Amino acid sequence: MADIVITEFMDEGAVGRLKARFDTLYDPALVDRPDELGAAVAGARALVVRNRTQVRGDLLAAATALTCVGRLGVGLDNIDVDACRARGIAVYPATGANDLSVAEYVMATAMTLLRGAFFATADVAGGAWPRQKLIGRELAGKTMGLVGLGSIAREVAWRAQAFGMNVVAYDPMLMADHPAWQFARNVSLDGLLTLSDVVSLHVPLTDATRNMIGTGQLAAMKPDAILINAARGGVVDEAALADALRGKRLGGAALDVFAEEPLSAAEGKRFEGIDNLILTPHVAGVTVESNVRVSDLIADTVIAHLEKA
Ligand SMILES: O=C(O)[C@H](O)COP(=O)(O)O
Repeated sequence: MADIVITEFMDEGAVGRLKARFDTLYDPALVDRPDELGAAVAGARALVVRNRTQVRGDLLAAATALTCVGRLGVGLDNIDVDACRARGIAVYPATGANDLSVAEYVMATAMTLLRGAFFATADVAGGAWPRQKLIGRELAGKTMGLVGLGSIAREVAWRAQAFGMNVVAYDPMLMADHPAWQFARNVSLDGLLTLSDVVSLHVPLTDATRNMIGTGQLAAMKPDAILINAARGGVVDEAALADALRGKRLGGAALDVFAEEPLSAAEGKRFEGIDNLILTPHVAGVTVESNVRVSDLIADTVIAHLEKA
């Protein structure tokens, strides 16, 4: 029986280091075989997951020897943290290791959507020359609104400033004298929605943030503003967003995360035919570089945890 079970993809170098020290089962497709997963974790002292493995209920009950969970990312909404705490199981997120990749995703989608010039490849190759149709907007002089001002949002903030943007943020969890406010002007959520040309979400999914951006909030945004969600599905009401985009009450959106993941074809239908929309499969935090950083951090942490046990 393996000491360490890894249920989703991880950098092979980091997996190799775990294998060199402990009996390790690395099966990146195990998450999709729940019956086998239950049996595999039975004797495991460490479990390593990304965001798809639900570390709760039956899985935790089956993992009777578990002492720690390594999370190859930062969101903990797929882990029953209270149940782990009650059993003395340590939960280790890869805090900070994918900040840069998410921040670059936000800047790239903000530029792409404001500029609006990058979706014409087929037309241009086909002999069309739609110059006037593709006159887009610049980041410079626009306002970036960050909902949540944690470490990822701060990486977005200084990049936005470097592009000449004004940065405002809403974060009721941060004291008014917190040093993070050097990166952004402290505003209310309503103020942020009204002021911003780009609204980017950087909050975890909790009872307080579920459907935080719905019909009313979308209506408060500028009609040509851009919404970026690389935080968690469920924070945005996807049906309301699709309606706002279709009704041209919003300038565009990038969604990397969805209430239901993977997004089913049935749920995805609501986005069909909408212009200026970028949908990606929860990859904002995953680049070649961040995968190595995240995997190394979790491998080191799990090794240290097991060696001191
Ligand atoms: O929480 C995170 O950091 C993101 O969801 C990316 O993490 P993952 O790729 O491990 O799911």
